[in-house]
Amino acid sequence: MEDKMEQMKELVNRLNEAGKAYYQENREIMSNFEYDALYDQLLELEKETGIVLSNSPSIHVGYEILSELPKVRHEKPMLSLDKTKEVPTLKDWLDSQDGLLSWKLDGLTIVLTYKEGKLFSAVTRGNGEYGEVITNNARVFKNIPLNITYKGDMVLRGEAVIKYSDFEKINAEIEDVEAKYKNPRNLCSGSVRQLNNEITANRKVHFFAFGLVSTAGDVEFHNSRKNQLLWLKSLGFDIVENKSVTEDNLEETVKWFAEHVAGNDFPSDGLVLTYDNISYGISLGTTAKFPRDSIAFKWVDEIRETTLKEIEWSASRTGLINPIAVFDPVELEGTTVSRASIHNISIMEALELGIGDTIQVYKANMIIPQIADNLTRSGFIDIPKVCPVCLHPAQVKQVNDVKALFCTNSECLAKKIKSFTHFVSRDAMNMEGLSEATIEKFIAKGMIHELADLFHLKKYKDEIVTMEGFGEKSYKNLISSIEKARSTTTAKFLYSLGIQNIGLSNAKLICREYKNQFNEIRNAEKERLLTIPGIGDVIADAFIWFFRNENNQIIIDDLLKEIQFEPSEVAEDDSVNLLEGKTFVITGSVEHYANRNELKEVIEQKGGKVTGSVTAKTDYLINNDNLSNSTKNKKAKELGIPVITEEEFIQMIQG
Ligand SMILES: NC(=O)c1ccc[n+]([C@@H]2O[C@H](COP(=O)([O-])OP(=O)(O)OC[C@H]3O[C@@H](n4cnc5c(N)ncnc54)[C@H](O)[C@@H]3O)[C@@H](O)[C@H]2O)c1
Ligand SMILES: [Zn+2]
Repeated sequence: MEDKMEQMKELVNRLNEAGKAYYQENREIMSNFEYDALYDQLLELEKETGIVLSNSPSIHVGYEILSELPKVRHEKPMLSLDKTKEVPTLKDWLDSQDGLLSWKLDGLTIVLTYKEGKLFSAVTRGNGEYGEVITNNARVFKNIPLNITYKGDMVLRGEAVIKYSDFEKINAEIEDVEAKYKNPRNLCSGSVRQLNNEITANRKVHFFAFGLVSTAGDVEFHNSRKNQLLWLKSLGFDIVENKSVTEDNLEETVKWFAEHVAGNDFPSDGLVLTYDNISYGISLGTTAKFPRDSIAFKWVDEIRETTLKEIEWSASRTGLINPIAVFDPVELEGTTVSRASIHNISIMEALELGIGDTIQVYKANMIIPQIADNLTRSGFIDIPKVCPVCLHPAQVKQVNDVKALFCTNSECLAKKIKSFTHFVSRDAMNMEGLSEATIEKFIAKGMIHELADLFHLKKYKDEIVTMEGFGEKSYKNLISSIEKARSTTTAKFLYSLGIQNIGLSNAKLICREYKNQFNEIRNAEKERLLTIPGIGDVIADAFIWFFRNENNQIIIDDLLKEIQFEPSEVAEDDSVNLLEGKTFVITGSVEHYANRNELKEVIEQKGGKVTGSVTAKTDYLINNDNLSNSTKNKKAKELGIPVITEEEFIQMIQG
């Protein structure tokens, strides 16, 4: 008995530690697979002993919430769901009732309240009693109606989720190993539970309603959950995909879902069965943790044993090199699988992997191949001493809890190709006609070494037009899109540099804080960076480190010679009266502004004055042609008034 108490205490501690990481920090310190196995062990012990420790996760929902978001108490407690993996249990549970079977979506549960036809609040489940208010974030979900035709008070529940396809793209942008998310659920939770709704907006969060909690009582649902969902749909909500079931067709309907899970772009970790009869369901009441009107069905993970053949090391743009397990092919959930990401070296070490080991593999949520366990644990993987791409030394670095491998060579080809590809991508400098393959060829032929070289590809015209897949026309298109890219915004430029964790939305936030003054941005100080929502210690340090790096400084200086920031953006910065008391005269044609008038407006917006002729009171003459012999130029020379080009003027106002 004492033994069992000790075991229970240990299990509770381990599960709570994992729950804390999972619910509070959107992190996983163990796989769901391991968590569920330990949880089942705990349930078993609780049943045997008849004792439930007061802090047992079996009687608590979620975890105590500790975030900067405001909290509110739920009108009705938000519970978890009892689970089974057995279809017969599901059938017994349904008995002769009509049921509704739907995907159990794997994201973040949200309660929405509407008042007078408008979205009034959005709150997370939290610890079931208190949730976090995330109304502003919900407003930028992809598919939530902000206004509905129903005007009474209404409360509904649903799941916020991120598609697998979006997850891949978004996670790829997050370069910091520690900040990377293992699955769409954690990414979704991290995207919704934070203070900055611009981040939420970029993370493409979708909401699917799965239950109506209350209305003003003036809508007739004929006591049916299905009717409630259809009504929500008619108001403009996307509802979770569901099917009506009875005990007769339950088994085949479960099968239908099982066959369709792989084609589902939205992550789900099972199914939910609910009684269609509303009053019957409510009459059953709840346990401390579960409502009795619904039950979750979890897939029995198909687990296969196989042999680990090798570890492949896959490099990425920031030099991070990740281990991938390659094993003898096995059939899993209907497809052949032979590779699974191990995420980082810490996980590899925890599994004590060695070549030839017998490992168990499964597909998390029936989709993502994972290693469940290593049965033989020989633990002798050589971590490469050199980068698999450039053969320069590779180095293991520890960031808090996570150990990962990095290439130390900033010239690493993989890094280079990726940094070019990123630089030219649509949200960055938007240069068309430069696929990854083309970039690789240009690098291999020595045409481009650093980013600024892209602006000098004209030099290689003869070579390029004869390259495979290129002709006169595509060459011309390429050059014209490169020329167009010379005019850009500060945020796009900052984003294009490929700094760790600086996606477009972070870049915009930083530019806003620094009023688009690139010179200030590159000399940013940590304290001020930390005042920007979404910028924490890790990001700020990486940011500052990036700009201190001498090599990066050269790259940036070279780029700044090639590009200009859009004048409109410069004009937007109305905070500083930078040109107060200064008088300008403009002559000759302008290139960066649409016309002289636009340039005049910018000067005036910044507190300066523009006059028509050069006098002793003139501070600057703006003229792109230094050798011009116009009367204005002559006069300026006579009076010793500086003649500056448009470019120099732009530099002046950009600080
Ligand atoms: N890896 C870890 O360290 C770790 C830690 C803690 C929890 N977990 C995972 O979380 C699970 C337990 O989490 P839980 O209790 O928060 O939630 P749960 O997995 O038991 O799911 C219940 C929730 O699903 C939601 N839901 C989704 N689709 C629904 C639908 N169609 N109809 C009704 N409800 C729907 C509801 O909001 C409900 O509260 C564990 O089984 C484990 O997999 C993992
Ligand atoms: Zn390398």
